[in-house]
Amino acid sequence: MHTILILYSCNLKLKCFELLFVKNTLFLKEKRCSNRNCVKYYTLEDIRVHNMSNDTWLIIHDKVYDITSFLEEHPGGEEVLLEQAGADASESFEDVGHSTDAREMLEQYFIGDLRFEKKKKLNPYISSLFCSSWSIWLISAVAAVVVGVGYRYFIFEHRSS
Ligand code: HEM
Repeated sequence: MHTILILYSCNLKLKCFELLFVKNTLFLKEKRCSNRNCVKYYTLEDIRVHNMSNDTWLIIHDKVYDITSFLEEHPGGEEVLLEQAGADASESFEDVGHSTDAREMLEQYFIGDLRFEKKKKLNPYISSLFCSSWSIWLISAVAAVVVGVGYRYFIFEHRSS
């Protein structure tokens, strides 16, 4: 019984850390800066509109590239690139089996990282409920009482029948 409660409490704490981690690392970031270099984050919406031959962006492995100036130089032709313009081209890029040289070329067109968006908004009440330590203990205590009473009731019923 005690073990179940500990596991339950740990699970709640993990959920809490998970929520905080996701909130702080993946979502809502505009820029990531180190040594004066800032990396911009773009949403799928931002990227989608850059789908023309005079303005071509691609996503490859969660990184965003502005390949407008590369279209005419691409050994595989510009058509294949334009088909992927404004979208995630990771799969097609890998399907071709590009060389190491091709992968290194990517760097010069890098403009930022893909910004992960919240699939649905977390209810702030629920997230604050699960993320405050006193509520974790309160929920655990109530659960312990309910399970304890239920267990005693079950044993009592079992003995009397
Ligand atoms: C900005 C991203 C890209 C770069 C820097 C790039 C670079 C290159 C390079 C350097 C080559 C010559 C072969 C090699 O070294 O691997 C090549 C070939 C090719 N690429 Fe790309 N590529 C990019 C994106 C794509 C995408 C998204 C597609 C697919 C839709 C694609 C399709 C091809 C094809 C079909 C060839 C010809 C392969 C062959 O003739 O064997 N490339 N690319």
